[in-house]
Amino acid sequence: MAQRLDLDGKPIKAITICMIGAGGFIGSHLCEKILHETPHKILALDVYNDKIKHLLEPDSASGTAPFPDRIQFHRLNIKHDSRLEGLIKMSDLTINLAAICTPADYNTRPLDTIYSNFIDALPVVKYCSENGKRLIHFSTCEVYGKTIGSFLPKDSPLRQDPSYYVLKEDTSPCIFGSIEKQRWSYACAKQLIERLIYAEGAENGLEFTIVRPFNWIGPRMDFIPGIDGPSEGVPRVLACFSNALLRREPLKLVDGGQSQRTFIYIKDAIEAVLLMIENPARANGHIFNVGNPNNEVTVRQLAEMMTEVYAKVTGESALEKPTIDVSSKEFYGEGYDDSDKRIPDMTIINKQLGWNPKTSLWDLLESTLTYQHRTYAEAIKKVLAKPTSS
Ligand SMILES: NC(=O)c1ccc[n+]([C@@H]2O[C@H](COP(=O)([O-])OP(=O)(O)OC[C@H]3O[C@@H](n4cnc5c(N)ncnc54)[C@H](O)[C@@H]3O)[C@@H](O)[C@H]2O)c1
Ligand SMILES: O=c1ccn([C@@H]2O[C@H](COP(=O)(O)OP(=O)(O)O[C@H]3OC[C@](O)(CO)[C@H]3O)[C@@H](O)[C@H]2O)c(=O)[nH]1
Repeated sequence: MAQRLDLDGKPIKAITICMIGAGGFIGSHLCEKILHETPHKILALDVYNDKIKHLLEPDSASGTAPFPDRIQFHRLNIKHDSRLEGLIKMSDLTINLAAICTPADYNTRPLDTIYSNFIDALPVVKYCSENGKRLIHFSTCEVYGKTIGSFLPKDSPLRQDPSYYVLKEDTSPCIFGSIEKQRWSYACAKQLIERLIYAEGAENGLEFTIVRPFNWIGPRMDFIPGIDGPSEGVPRVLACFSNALLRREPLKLVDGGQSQRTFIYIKDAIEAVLLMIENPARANGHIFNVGNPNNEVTVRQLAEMMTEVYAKVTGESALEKPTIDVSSKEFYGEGYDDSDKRIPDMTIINKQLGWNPKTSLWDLLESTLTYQHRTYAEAIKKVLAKPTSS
């Protein structure tokens, strides 16, 4: 492999990375990227490893594991495992991805959500700080909550002014709903761990980077209920809509599908994370939005686009009634609330790392839905063909 240079032209040394939550959606893509394009080693920690099995196990043709000396999987739960500190000590950098991060859990399992996103992350921060190890911590765009603009009258012209809705790391406030809106349990826990990490940096010199992902989507995200996840489970919107398309059921639009999101292709976002890993002098001490401001849609528009793309990649006709409206209470239960709009400001990441997203929403949906169809269509057909017990 040719010598890799950082953004300042200096050679990049091979490091060992302790990746917590490596078996999840983002972790699996980050492991692939690091193993294929860098010399770094990974200590991959997670409770599950299904999404990274292809990187760990011998392939049938050669009989050897693809990266035998570069990735080591440790099946552990960071809530209660004494191996955690030792693994952090063995590494140059820790990346913490572990979290409960599906909105259906925030208001229905608020305690688990708060413990997972705050309490369980505490020892990771402490071990990094005490042992002088660098930390890249995954937070969320949800720490911004609602936009200032959402509190303006519906017909106010100020709603069109970007200063009322574009989300900036160093100036936008974090606006959550009341305590009984338990949706915000996740955002609030993420905000507090960000503040703790920031304080460890300020008071104890912890070298940290905080990542705020803005709806990263792509292959291997979440699960398809009843196929590789619980039948009653509610994943994030990409998997909910994919599941409906695969089953030829209408896509459910929560509260009219009026909320807006910007979606970014996972492969674009992973490029940004690799730049953070390999450019510590430019990334340390920063909080980075990572999103694609050009890919904004309402959830209704997302449903329409996914329906169109799915018909194109499968050759199947679209349903006559492709969407149905459901109330958030019916879909998520009591205590749900929503972010109205999420457009990331890209000034800081652009200045520090020179990074920009590339892939349009149409293109990313085309490759992702091709993957979903190839991976799940047969399994769904079998499930649907089984007679249901009455
Ligand atoms: N995907 C996104 O768009 C997005 C957006 C905002 C924030 N994030 C943040 O990025 C991180 C990763 O998200 P993701 O989409 O890959 O989610 P994911 O659920 O696919 O991955 C999280 C992984 O962490 C593991 N994990 C959870 N608790 C653990 C524990 N106690 N011990 C060991 N492993 C544990 C899970 O098994 C899972 O494999 C999360 O912190 C999430 O809050 C993601
Ligand atoms: O079947 C469905 C599912 C969802 N919706 C609506 O879509 C919007 C987006 O929902 P989702 O992708 O599940 O999650 P959020 O964007 O609200 O939150 C995530 O953002 C980042 C992260 O931190 C981690 O991924 C997480 O909290 C939303 O408006 C749903 O109501 C739908 O209409 N139909």
